[in-house]
Amino acid sequence: MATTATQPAALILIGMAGSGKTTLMQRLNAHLHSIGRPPYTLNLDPAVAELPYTANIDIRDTVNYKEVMKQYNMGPNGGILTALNLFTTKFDQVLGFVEKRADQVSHVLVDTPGQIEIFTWSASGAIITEAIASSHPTVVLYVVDTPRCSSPATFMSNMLYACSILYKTRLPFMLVFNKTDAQPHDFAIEWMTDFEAFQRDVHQRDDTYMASLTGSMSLMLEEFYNCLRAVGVSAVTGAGMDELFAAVDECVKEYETEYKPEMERLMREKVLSIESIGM
Ligand SMILES: Nc1nc2c(ncn2[C@@H]2O[C@H](COP(=O)(O)OP(=O)(O)OP(=O)(O)O)[C@@H](O)[C@H]2O)c(=O)[nH]1
Repeated sequence: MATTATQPAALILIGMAGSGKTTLMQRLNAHLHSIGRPPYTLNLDPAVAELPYTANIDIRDTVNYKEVMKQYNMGPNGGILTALNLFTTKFDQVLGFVEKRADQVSHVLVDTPGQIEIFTWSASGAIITEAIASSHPTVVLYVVDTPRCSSPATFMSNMLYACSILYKTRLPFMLVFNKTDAQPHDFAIEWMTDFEAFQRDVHQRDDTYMASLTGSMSLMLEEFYNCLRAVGVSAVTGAGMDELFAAVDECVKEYETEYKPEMERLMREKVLSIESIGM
């Protein structure tokens, strides 16, 4: 299973609100326990009402986002972002706890806030992601609500979002089409691999400016699709878990051969430039 000699692989679950991140966390956790490879679980969503799994580290134990809202006179999104910012100041301690258990766990599973932009476009989200990726083979699992993506325009906007996260983090990345019990994800794979099939479906359903915009943007995404892994799962039934972990293993190899050498090169450059300033 996917670990380096010393460190367990970290899986960061990111996705639109309601895509099924928390349910998938529960499923991944249950699956790994069932094969005798328990993971370490982190919940970074301060606003989740109930967790269907036991988190080893839960942001809600450190900060109460409703109190933050009151104290700083903020709305819910401001409260969640500030709670995440406050938690980030202690993230070195969190990594310390993970390190202590590193030899006993197979993976580190990370659940992120429902409001996707709070994690993906905040300084805190970037700091947390980079801190994890500097010490663990790290993979982004972009969770997609498959039934809600069956219209080409919705599919396209979700893929553009995924693409922006891939290029921002540069981490090994996989699309996880969730809820395949409600709708199989074959249409999505066809749209990603057959440009003409996507164009046909765009124009069959809609012939407005939106359709031509969607069609043109799909051209841009061809390269993105080519370098991506995509799996279909159901967090509810557990279908697709073996494919998901096989893809995670591939991503871990990519981390070792591409992300890590580049990260180390950048760190060496930084050290050199600091040393040259000091001289
Ligand atoms: N049919 C089906 N429903 C699912 C599946 N996974 C999640 N759901 C449902 O989708 C809804 C949202 O699931 P959550 O796990 O709360 O999604 P989330 O992405 O964590 O939600 P936020 O934290 O609000 O962003 C719930 O009603 C789940 O029961 C699945 O595989 N199949």
